[in-house]
Amino acid sequence: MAPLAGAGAVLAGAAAVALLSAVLVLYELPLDAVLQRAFSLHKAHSIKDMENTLQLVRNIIPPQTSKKHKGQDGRIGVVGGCQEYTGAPYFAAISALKVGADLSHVFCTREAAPVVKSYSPELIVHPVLDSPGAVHHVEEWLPRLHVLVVGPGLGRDDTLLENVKGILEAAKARDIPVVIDADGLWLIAQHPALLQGYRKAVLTPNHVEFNRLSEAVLRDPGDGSDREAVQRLSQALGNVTVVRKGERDVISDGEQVLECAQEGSSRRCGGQGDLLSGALGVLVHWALLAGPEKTKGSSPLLLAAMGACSLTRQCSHQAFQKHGRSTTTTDMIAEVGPAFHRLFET
Ligand SMILES: NC(=O)C1=CN([C@@H]2O[C@H](COP(=O)(O)OP(=O)(O)OC[C@H]3O[C@@H](n4cnc5c(N)ncnc54)[C@H](OP(=O)(O)O)[C@@H]3O)[C@@H](O)[C@H]2O)[C@@H](O)CC1
Ligand SMILES: Nc1ncnc2c1ncn2[C@@H]1O[C@H](COP(=O)(O)OP(=O)(O)OP(=O)(O)O)[C@@H](O)[C@H]1O
Ligand SMILES: [Mg+2]
Repeated sequence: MAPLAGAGAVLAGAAAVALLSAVLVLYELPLDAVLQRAFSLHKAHSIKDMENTLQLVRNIIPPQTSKKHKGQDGRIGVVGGCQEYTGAPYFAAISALKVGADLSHVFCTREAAPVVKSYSPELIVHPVLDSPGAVHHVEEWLPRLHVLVVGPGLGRDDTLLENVKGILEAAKARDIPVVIDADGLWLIAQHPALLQGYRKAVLTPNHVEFNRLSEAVLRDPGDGSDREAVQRLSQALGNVTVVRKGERDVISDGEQVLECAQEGSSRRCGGQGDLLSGALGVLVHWALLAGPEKTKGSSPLLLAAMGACSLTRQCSHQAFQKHGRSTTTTDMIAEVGPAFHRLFET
């Protein structure tokens, strides 16, 4: 079936090109030139969009003054970390701090906690996620948190996922923004209703996670462009913001579609998505706090997403220039400060 469908697509494509060529011959235009112009126009357009959006991202960054107290620039909670995966919640939580949050909490399983703590004295670590009182414990902290990042290193244990369902319901009840990544997206693919219509949610799927979500949420994921696919998923989820990571990151709130093509690197080591989700947590808080004067009518979550994607890719680019093939996510985290300065403060 698949080869036949593939052959059909090739024939249809060839027929379309032949038809276009015939029309162009009539008007004496070379096909190559027309296609090249169409693609470079699209490229130039999206680069301009990206620059305009980055200008708005600069607007949402809170000024650093001596009048603020600890916590004002962001108290972020990361829900994730189990026996197998301790790096992912660490990467997300430390990235949030390095971007500029004041406090970063990790809610993980009992076994993961001492490991995550030992990576960094800067993180506040709660060994609660596999306990019967997990939801209650996190709920007690929610009034003191600005954003939850749910999923890095969570794993797929049923008991943990059940607890995370309760945590998500509690966050929604308090109107707390949530960034959902990794195994958090696995949970949403099983229970899309959990986030249906929650406008303070951002999903950050990679290629595989995006396909899984689309299969689960859309009866017919279709075969349109990446942009259409992301927009359709967002719409089907009730305008939840979706960030599809990849060679270019595609971002949509169901109404607008943006692309981030910031130069990154060809290094694909694990953990880069975790950096992105932690950075996004902080930027979501800042964007929602900034208000319409600063965001000039743009969706705060789209701005936050564009900021986090650009920053992650810039970190990757800078780290790769120094370390080449041996670049790891730890090297990228060391670049968060300089990359942020370069993108948003110069
Ligand atoms: N240091 C740590 O603690 C880290 C922990 N992490 C944590 O791991 C957990 C599982 O997360 P995950 O992303 O590994 O997902 P999962 O569904 O098992 O997919 C894996 C398979 O999917 C494929 N694949 C992936 N991307 C693709 C692409 N772009 N294009 C095409 N294929 C692609 C690829 O398949 P393959 O190439 O082997 O066929 C790959 O093997 C989660 O909790 C996460 O947070 C990570 O954050 C990393 C750092
Ligand atoms: N082919 C690519 N070319 C350039 N950048 C890419 C490419 N694929 C992903 N990225 C970038 O890498 C970062 C992480 O995306 P990726 O798809 O690796 O996430 P992930 O699989 O969730 O990562 P993690 O290993 O943390 O789970 C994003 O900033 C994304 O823009
Ligand atoms: Mg990931």
